[in-house]
Amino acid sequence: MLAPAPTIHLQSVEKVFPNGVRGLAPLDLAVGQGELVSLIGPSGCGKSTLLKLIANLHQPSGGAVRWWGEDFSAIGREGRRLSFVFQDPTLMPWSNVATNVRLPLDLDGVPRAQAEARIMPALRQVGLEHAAKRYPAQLSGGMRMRVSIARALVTRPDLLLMDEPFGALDEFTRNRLDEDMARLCARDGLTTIFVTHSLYEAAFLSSRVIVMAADPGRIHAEYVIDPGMPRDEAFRMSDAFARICRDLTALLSEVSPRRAGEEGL
Ligand SMILES: Nc1ncnc2c1ncn2[C@@H]1O[C@H](COP(=O)(O)OP(=O)(O)OP(=O)(O)O)[C@@H](O)[C@H]1O
Repeated sequence: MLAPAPTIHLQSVEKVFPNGVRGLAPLDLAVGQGELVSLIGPSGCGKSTLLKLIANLHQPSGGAVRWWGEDFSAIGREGRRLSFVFQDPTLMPWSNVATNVRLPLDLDGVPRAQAEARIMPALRQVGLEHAAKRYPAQLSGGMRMRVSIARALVTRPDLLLMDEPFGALDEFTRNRLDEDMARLCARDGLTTIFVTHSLYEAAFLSSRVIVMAADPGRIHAEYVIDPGMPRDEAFRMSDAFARICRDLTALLSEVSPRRAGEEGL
């Protein structure tokens, strides 16, 4: 029997922008069902460009992206849904939490009763069922990000793309959200690709970390982490976590711009 196609498969994908900037050199990457893959690397190494290619928000200049072994027209079919979470939660300030979460279902033309029935389960997944009637201005930054995640989950995605979603949050809130994300992804087997500037966040969340280098953007190394490790506070304090962080620090130092000849401050 043939092995199932990876959820995402990039084959010799490169990106040259219209102004001639080479965002990504040709690279290959396959992400399998249920993986939580983080992209880390110095500023400008092409993390967001890679994520946008996977989201079909950018078109490759060369090579091909396949979603579940097919082209982008497969997206939206049963078992092939994709959701994007950005750093800015971009909530509608004039609508309450429930209406904000319902938005993608409204845009998809899901009948109102059916859509309403999916709001509370999505809010429950992010621990916000008590806040359905509140307005964005009445929420903390962490709560607004949880609403944004609930809005991504309400479509029941098969692939979640997250671009530095917790980068603007304080460390305590970020750690809590990381723990929730890890639990959610493990429980639902949700395939996730996660861009972060924090190696600690990548170490905590991921089953695989892709370390990227700049000029031009490319994959420098891949680091696999046992997905079976419980991602909780105890893991954060463990020797295993410290070792993973040390290894990732070493890999990042190999691609640090100063190593490549840049002057410090
Ligand atoms: N629309 C665009 N037009 C031209 N160049 C672009 C465009 N978008 C990105 N780039 C360039 O492509 C390269 C990769 O950018 P990208 O934003 O993907 O990097 P990044 O790793 O996500 O950076 P950061 O960590 O700072 O967010 C950079 O040199 C950037 O200046």
